[in-house]
Amino acid sequence: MLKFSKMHGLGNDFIVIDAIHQSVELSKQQIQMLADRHWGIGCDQLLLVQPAESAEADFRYRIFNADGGEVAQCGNGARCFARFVHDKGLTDKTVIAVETASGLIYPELQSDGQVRVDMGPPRFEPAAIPFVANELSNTYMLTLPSGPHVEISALSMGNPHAVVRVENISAAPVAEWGPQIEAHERFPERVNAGFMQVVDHDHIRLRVYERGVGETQACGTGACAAVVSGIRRGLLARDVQVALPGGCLHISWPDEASNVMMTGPAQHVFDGEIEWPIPTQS
Ligand SMILES: N[C@H](CCC[C@H](N)C(=O)O)C(=O)O
Repeated sequence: MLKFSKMHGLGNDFIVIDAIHQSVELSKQQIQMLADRHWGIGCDQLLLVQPAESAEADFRYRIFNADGGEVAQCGNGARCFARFVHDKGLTDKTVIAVETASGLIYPELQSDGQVRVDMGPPRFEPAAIPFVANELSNTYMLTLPSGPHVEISALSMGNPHAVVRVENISAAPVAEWGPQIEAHERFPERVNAGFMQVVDHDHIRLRVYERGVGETQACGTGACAAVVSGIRRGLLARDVQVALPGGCLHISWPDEASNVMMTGPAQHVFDGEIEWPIPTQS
């Protein structure tokens, strides 16, 4: 049997597995099955808790999208990761050094139950995103297969993000444009597509069509990317409330040389066991 916890950050939901005390080898198909909301447990992402590989970290954090693809960063997941390792007694620290494929992050469990995460610096160089562009710019024009020419910001928060500004988030073409942006040929590793409405200089509304998942209730790295892109476009202050379908995150980017700070909730839903290895569909 395989033990797991079901958790979420503002409705962006996760299967969290202690791979320190359990031997867990997951194929892409098995991850797809576990993530499936009919054949398995159901989640947006599956998170593995592993021993750290470097002396400066407490744990290693691996992230898999529902399509089975491994990715390098997940903001909502980082908050749930910290809540999990603390509440399961794997650490008594409240500031935890976590290795990810895109570098170290530092979730902090706060006394009010919120979790604050230093998400590291944004990256803008096209090659670091990766994004195909002739020059570095705050915005780019993207031609979608269905015809529209869309203005985007492109950046990395350890994972790739494209951010589109819209006037009305409720009417944003997330279902129509999201998949086209996600799979656009100029993003060789695909991309998370954010749709941002600027409500005020310190308040945005955001919906994200996530790479490897589809539209989610919330996206932590997407919130970081949207705020950073809004600041660089001269639209936002340095501390911003981000209203997502699942609730609100606080994002802060003190200056161009700083890391991005994200604060929000992390919710445990239930613990479970599943037959293992999971029978794969024949
Ligand atoms: N779909 C993302 C990974 C999860 C990001 C999101 N759940 C977050 O909270 O940051 C990607 O493929 O890069």
